[in-house]
Amino acid sequence: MVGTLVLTRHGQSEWNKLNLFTGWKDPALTELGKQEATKGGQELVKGGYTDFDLAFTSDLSRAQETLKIILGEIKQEGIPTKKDQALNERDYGELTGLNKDDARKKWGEDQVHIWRRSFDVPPPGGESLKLTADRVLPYYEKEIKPAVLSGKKVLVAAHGNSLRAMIMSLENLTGEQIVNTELATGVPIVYKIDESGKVLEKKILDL
Ligand SMILES: O=C(O)[C@H](O)COP(=O)(O)O
Repeated sequence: MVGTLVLTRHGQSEWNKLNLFTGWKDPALTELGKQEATKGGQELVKGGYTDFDLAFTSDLSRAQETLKIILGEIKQEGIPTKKDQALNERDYGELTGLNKDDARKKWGEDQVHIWRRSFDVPPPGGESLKLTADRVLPYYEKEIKPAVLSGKKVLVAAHGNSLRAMIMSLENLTGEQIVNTELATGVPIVYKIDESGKVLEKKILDL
């Protein structure tokens, strides 16, 4: 049995466009974000990935909207979909709502980079990637992975850091290896996985 897991980061949000730390805030997609999601859906159609069994998304509208647009493109609006906070973006704590350049001016380039891209240093009052993984991975192990290992085709629309946590587990990467992996908005990443959890194939559908 070979299962399929497709991971997609949401399209550009209003706060991505304004260069603000977003975390658990809930801005909508921009027009560009909607186009990115549409393009992601079209890439899935081109690749023949139009028969998913179920879908997962976070509790935040940018991911939900992205999923809805993709499902519309692949004509699968009706499939069972689970929404859960566990798949939310990392909580950016006190940085939430601040402009990323202003934050660099206030705390310095190096400190802001540590908060954004170290594995286990949380921003003040927020979550590190490690803390994010600590709540994403139990959900992934319980809800998503068993479906994939049983041969199902599963689509996930979520966030840069919640997806990083899953990729870390899928590809057996260390925290240090995953932190600098950038995920493009709206670009589907396709994994073929056997029943033991081994990744047989990985494809990034970015043209
Ligand atoms: O929450 C945010 O601000 C972004 O979506 C992800 O931020 P990052 O690029 O700092 O990880």
